[in-house]
Amino acid sequence: MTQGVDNDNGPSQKERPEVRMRARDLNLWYGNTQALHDINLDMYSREVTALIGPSGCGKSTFLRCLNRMNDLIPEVRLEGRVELDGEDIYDHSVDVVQLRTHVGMVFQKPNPFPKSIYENIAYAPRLHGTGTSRAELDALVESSLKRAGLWNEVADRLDTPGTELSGGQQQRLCIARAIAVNPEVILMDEPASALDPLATATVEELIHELKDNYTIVIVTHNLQQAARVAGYTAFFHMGKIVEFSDTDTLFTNPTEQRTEDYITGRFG
Ligand SMILES: Nc1ncnc2c1ncn2[C@@H]1O[C@H](COP(=O)(O)OP(=O)(O)OP(=O)(O)O)[C@@H](O)[C@H]1O
Repeated sequence: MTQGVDNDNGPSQKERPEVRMRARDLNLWYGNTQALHDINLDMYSREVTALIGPSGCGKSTFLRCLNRMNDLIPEVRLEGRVELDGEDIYDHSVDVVQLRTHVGMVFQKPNPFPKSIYENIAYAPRLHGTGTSRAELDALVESSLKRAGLWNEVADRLDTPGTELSGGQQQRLCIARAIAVNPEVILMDEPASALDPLATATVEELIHELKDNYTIVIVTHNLQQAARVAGYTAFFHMGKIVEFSDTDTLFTNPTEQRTEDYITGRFG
């Protein structure tokens, strides 16, 4: 079940899960410096895919390609395709704001809006017209907070500022905010690295539960975390994918020497 960089073996046809997002021959430059080289990666529906690799190898750059966050960085140039359900998200007809409702993002540092817990959830659905009446919004706030495992902790204080929650609660609030617009894919850039071990465990459990309904792509420095939460793992090195396979195979029986060196702590 291992996919090297130059082939497309992947999981066998019989057990191949449904592909939700796909990168094809993706290259990216910051000015004259190439940060991604010929990236080919399938990201499966209802699975967690972890992106691992040493600092500066291009994990976050690749993650940002998946909902066009790199568009915001000057001097970025990109070649190749990124598909969501077979459609190229870089096609000129794509509405980027709309795209980001399909492909949501959770960042390393929890970044709730400086608004109430309720408004953190209700803001985007109201903006996109998916919840208009107060009753609809109330129901959406409740279901999103429940899915993010936060409802029981905040149900009686929805009017307090999101920024007054603990770090772990803030991160779950940000996950609830991402869920509220009903995305198919959730991107997570080291979502637990700013959290203490207990809050990290709660967020990891949540990721595990969310996988039943979403496609999740997570950047993590924490190899144990990748092993715990991800069904599939891609190892990046120097802007390339060295190896991609199901997580068990990648950690126990990697094909590439560089993967083995990294997971056994010989570099990175
Ligand atoms: N905004 C930017 N402008 C110019 N170069 C950038 C920018 N962001 C990242 N880079 C460069 O692109 C390369 C990949 O960086 P990236 O942040 O994607 O790596 P990473 O694997 O996520 O690293 P880390 O694990 O340290 O977060 C690095 O050489 C980095 O210096």
